Amino acid sequence: MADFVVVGGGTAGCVVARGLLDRTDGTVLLLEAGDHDTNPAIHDPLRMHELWDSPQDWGLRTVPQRDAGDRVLHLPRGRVLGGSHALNAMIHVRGNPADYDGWGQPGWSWADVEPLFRRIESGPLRILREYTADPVQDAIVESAQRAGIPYNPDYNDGDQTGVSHMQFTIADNKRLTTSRAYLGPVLSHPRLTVVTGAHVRRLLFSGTRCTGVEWTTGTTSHRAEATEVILSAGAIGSPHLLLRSGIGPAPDLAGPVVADLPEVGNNLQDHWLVPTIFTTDREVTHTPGLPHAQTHLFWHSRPGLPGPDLQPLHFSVPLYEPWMSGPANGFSLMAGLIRPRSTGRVSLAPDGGLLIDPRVLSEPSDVDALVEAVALCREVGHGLVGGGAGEWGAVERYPGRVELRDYVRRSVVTYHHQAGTCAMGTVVGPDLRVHGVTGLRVADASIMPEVVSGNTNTPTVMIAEKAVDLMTTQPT
Ligand SMILES: Cc1cc2nc3c(=O)[nH]c(=O)nc-3n(C[C@H](O)[C@H](O)[C@H](O)COP(=O)(O)OP(=O)(O)OC[C@H]3O[C@@H](n4cnc5c(N)ncnc54)[C@H](O)[C@@H]3O)c2cc1C
Repeated sequence: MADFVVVGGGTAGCVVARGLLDRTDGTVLLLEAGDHDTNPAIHDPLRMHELWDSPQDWGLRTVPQRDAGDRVLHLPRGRVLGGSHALNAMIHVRGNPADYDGWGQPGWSWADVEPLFRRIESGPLRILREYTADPVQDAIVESAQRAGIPYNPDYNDGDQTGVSHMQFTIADNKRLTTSRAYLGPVLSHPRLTVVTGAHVRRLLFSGTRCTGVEWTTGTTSHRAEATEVILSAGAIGSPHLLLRSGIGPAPDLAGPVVADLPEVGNNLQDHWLVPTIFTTDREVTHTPGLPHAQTHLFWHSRPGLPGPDLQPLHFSVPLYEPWMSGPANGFSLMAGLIRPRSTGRVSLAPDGGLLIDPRVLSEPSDVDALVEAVALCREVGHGLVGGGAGEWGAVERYPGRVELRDYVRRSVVTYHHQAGTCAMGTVVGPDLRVHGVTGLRVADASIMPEVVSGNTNTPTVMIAEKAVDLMTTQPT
């Protein structure tokens, strides 16, 4: 019997486990389906592309996307201690203050959560702000400024708008995951048990009280009882486990209904990218210890929006989709949409597996915004074609002369920011307790009622920090 069972050792789970050790007297059992983070490609920021479809990636696929050329999209998700933080691009973004105010949840306004971001940044998760970027990145920043976009030295200070050098969760040229930063120092703590290779299959209930979990390692089945279970299996994994355990829309559940919660798995939100790709005459060189994306800009697709809805990000490599081809030397300006209107759903397949349907671009306004984002990226990229910075000798390879709405649908890919499937308000309360049951909370990206405007890792760390605050001030 453990006091706390944490399901999933990803971005959030490692923070929750550490916080419970530091701030309670309880025992903590952390169950992670993946292994320890021993793959060297995890730690070298330049090698993140090697991790997709590796053993550390769940390798999730969507159902065919009707509004994106019927394509099946790859959704990489970390299956390793550190979770998706072990696979991600390490970009540190707090989100827009209006995001948190817009959630409308007591205790989660910007004024409430801003101190947590400061706690994170001055605590285990050191932030890399000062570095020498790849030369092509500085040329892109200059070109954006010539296009009328102001330089913003700190997009995390409340005003996101402008072009910026990114801030990173990198320390000593190595990726700094929550596993390294929070969990690593306490791995041999006498009150902590970490089990890797532990695939949690379902939650156990006595009536509506969650009493523990069942998991498998290989073909062996195990159970553990707990006073409180914390689900941190991510925006796909957490709703999947709830659905498998009798919590969700009653008509869709295979077994006994524990709680009829129609919104479990609904409200799947993500951000979206469309590549614009330039090749260059001049060799693009890479700074060791940094990822290929080092600068980005927050901007508006049209006037009158309350905050930026676009976040193009700039890679010092051409990121060709499988159907594209071209030389290896160049750069990509990935047109990013961060206020999408399309929402989708995670649901149970008949065999208990997963159906992931983000319904990308099902709202035409998302296509409109991405067309604007592509136009902006082309304008910035063309600044490296001729004139002042012309020594780059840039050539636009994609999209080239094609119909842009069609190109957007053919080439859109995930920006990896799935959220919203166990949303605060409909599935969990502001205390993160699952409605209709006791002894069970969710703490990960799935609880965002609306995905934040920007990258989701640090906001997920904030959610985990807040979860620990809630568990220590309002215990079960
Ligand atoms: C390729 C990529 C690039 C990204 N780039 C950035 C970026 O640069 N900056 C940024 O801010 N965000 C980025 N993100 C998004 C960010 O990493 C995620 O939003 C964040 O990691 C989500 O944290 P989480 O705790 O909700 O889920 P995760 O970190 O995914 O953790 C879930 C954990 O639960 C485990 N798990 C799931 N199901 C089970 C089960 N049944 N049993 C046991 N364990 C289970 C998983 O293996 C995993 O370890 C990126 C994501 C990806 C994939």
